[in-house]
Amino acid sequence: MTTDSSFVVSSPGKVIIFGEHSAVYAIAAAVSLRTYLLVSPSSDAEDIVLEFPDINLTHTWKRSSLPWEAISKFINQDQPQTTEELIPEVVNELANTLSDMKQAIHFAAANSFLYLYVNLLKRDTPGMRFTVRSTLPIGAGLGSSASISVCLASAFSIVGGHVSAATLTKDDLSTEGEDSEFIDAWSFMGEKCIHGNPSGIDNAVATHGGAVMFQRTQSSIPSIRTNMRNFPSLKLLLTNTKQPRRTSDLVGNVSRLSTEYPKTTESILNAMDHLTREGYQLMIRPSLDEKDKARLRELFEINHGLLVALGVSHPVLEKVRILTDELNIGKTKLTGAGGGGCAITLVNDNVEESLIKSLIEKYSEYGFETYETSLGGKGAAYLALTQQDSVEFNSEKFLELTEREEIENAIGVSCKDGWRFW
Ligand SMILES: Nc1ncnc2c1ncn2[C@@H]1O[C@H](COP(=O)(O)OP(=O)(O)OP(=O)(O)O)[C@@H](O)[C@H]1O
Ligand SMILES: C[C@@](O)(CCO)CC(=O)[O-]
Ligand SMILES: [Mg+2]
Repeated sequence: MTTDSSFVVSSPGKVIIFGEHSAVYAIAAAVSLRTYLLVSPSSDAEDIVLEFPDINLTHTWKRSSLPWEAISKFINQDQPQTTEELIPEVVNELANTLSDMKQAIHFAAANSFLYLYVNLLKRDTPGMRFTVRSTLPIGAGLGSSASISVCLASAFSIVGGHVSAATLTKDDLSTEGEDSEFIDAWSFMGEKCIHGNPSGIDNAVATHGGAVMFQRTQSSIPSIRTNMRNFPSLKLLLTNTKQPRRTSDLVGNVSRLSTEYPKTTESILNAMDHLTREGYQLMIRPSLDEKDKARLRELFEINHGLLVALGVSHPVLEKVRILTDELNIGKTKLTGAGGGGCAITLVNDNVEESLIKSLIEKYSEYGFETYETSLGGKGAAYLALTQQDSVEFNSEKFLELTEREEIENAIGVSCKDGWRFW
């Protein structure tokens, strides 16, 4: 890959259906909201330019200012190897170049960027411009951190020559080859930079797309992913409370509970594993009748209750749950790490559209937003830009787009031909 050509990579967010914070099992599906990363030449080949307007962060590093010498003995630049934990020496060296990132969300994103950059690219790689736009809400439970990590890992892997540009069309079934495993593994390292101790489910879905039953194993053994090809088409309402929170804080709090009340916390996590497996057994049926859906709704209710017990709900999430209960619209659980962000409601059969409309009106009184999204779509994707495309679609134009529709119409995976998948 030459560094004077431009390209875009993209990856979806996810919704966890069952088992967030789980010790072992969780089920998640890709959503149609996605992150897009445009890689274009930098005006000065010395400059590595990061543009993350979703979090108001722009930064330029001189290539020579990165601590290549100091980290060289800790990493293998010819054949990058992921590690169980982030390499502390590399993290420490990079922290020096991040000292002007005062906000935690800036530090997390830039740290993930640099950690992947120095592992996957070399000192002599000409500087480029990396411009990210997401149609996902950031820090709201829909896997924005994994989605950006997959974009960065796949872009750096292409430029570094570690993977080939994707070739599958949207109608091909994914082959889940070495390249997508490489991207998945490195995006997991990016997730670790953003939230410490991730399970890997978010980056797995953001890389491979579709829907999975995910089984976390002991850290040295790879997790087990079971694709759910017949993922049922469920009527789900996705509501963003807009209450900000950080996954790292919530995950940290659950691990504190595990230390302070080991048996109690373990029992809650075990219960969550059992219910996730019960949900899985229901969801893999060839078709779901009303009774099955009623059971899934009950499992939503139990799952949310267990998450409340783990201390990861929030009064605004309870408001969403209470409103859907009061109007008898369906059963609601938080999704993602909780503490704010999004909730999903599994809607009862035969609910009148007018009732849903009145719920959404009520939501807007509280400042909540609902999303329309389909589940189980494609994972990581690649779009080569021709010379002509690059003139029509450069980073300035990318940065000017404001609404989700504008981004999707200009570049969207489901709107523009030419996208390829791994
Ligand atoms: N488009 C983006 N641009 C820049 N940084 C981003 C972007 N998307 C995610 N991030 C980084 O990821 C962080 C949010 O990750 P976090 O794990 O807290 O939430 P989430 O991934 O949206 O939700 P969840 O982990 O519960 O699914 C942001 O603070 C930022 O550091
Ligand atoms: C809270 C959590 O279960 C999901 C965050 O989307 C953490 C993880 O599995 O990485
Ligand atoms: Mg996250």
